[in-house]
Amino acid sequence: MSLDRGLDITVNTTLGDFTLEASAKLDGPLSVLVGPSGSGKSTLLNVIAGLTRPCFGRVTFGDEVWFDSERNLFVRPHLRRIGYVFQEGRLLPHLSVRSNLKFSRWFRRSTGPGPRLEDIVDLLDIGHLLDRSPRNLSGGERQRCALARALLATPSLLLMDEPLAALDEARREEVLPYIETVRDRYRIPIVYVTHALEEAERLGDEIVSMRQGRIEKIERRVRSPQPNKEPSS
Ligand SMILES: Nc1ncnc2c1ncn2[C@@H]1O[C@H](COP(=O)(O)OP(=O)(O)OP(=O)(O)O)[C@@H](O)[C@H]1O
Repeated sequence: MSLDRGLDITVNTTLGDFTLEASAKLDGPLSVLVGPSGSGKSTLLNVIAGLTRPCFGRVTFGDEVWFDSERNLFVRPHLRRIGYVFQEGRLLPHLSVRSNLKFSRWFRRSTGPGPRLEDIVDLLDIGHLLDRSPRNLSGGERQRCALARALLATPSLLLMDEPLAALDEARREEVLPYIETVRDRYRIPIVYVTHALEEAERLGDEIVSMRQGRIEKIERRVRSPQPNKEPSS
């Protein structure tokens, strides 16, 4: 199953000694970027997000052109309607979880109604965490709240940069089913960066292997339906 909103990327950019020269069509719904440290995964994610402006090339998402060097066209990050989940969650520490979630809705760019706060809270089982400070959450709880915050901004595309890398095995196992539920229930394309091959194989509809700033191969996968994979907390 592929989405009608795919990413089409042909870019060349240099950061210091590093050159990213990447060309790919990502149809998802969940595309995983894998590769050794320094291969350019986060740089490619930043190019998609508009946080790095490439020297040359073109980036499109569905029928939207986000970057075209020939036309000197560059859509700024906040206009791309992208949700971002980072390794550390990056919730605002001086606000409660509830305020973090409400704050995120304020930045919505979609004209439609968007998901209801209660539905996202239920989906990610974070109702009991709403009045807490992000400082008092476990790593897994923090990432579930960060995912909720990203979804509430009604993104067209979700970028996840090593969201489980800072968690131990048990916490990773706690969060993975929620990511699977979001992948399967919300038809938002996701580009997901990880070092962990088993995570890539469990989550990915396509696995994009990077090495030295290039995309070596894209492997499309057919995921077999897994019984009892709803989150269990
Ligand atoms: N702003 C910058 N200036 C100079 N070099 C940079 C800049 N940003 C990234 N790099 C270099 O680009 C290369 C690719 O970095 P990137 O973070 O994209 O790799 P990665 O595959 O995500 O690595 P990791 O898995 O360790 O996070 C690295 O050598 C990095 O040092």
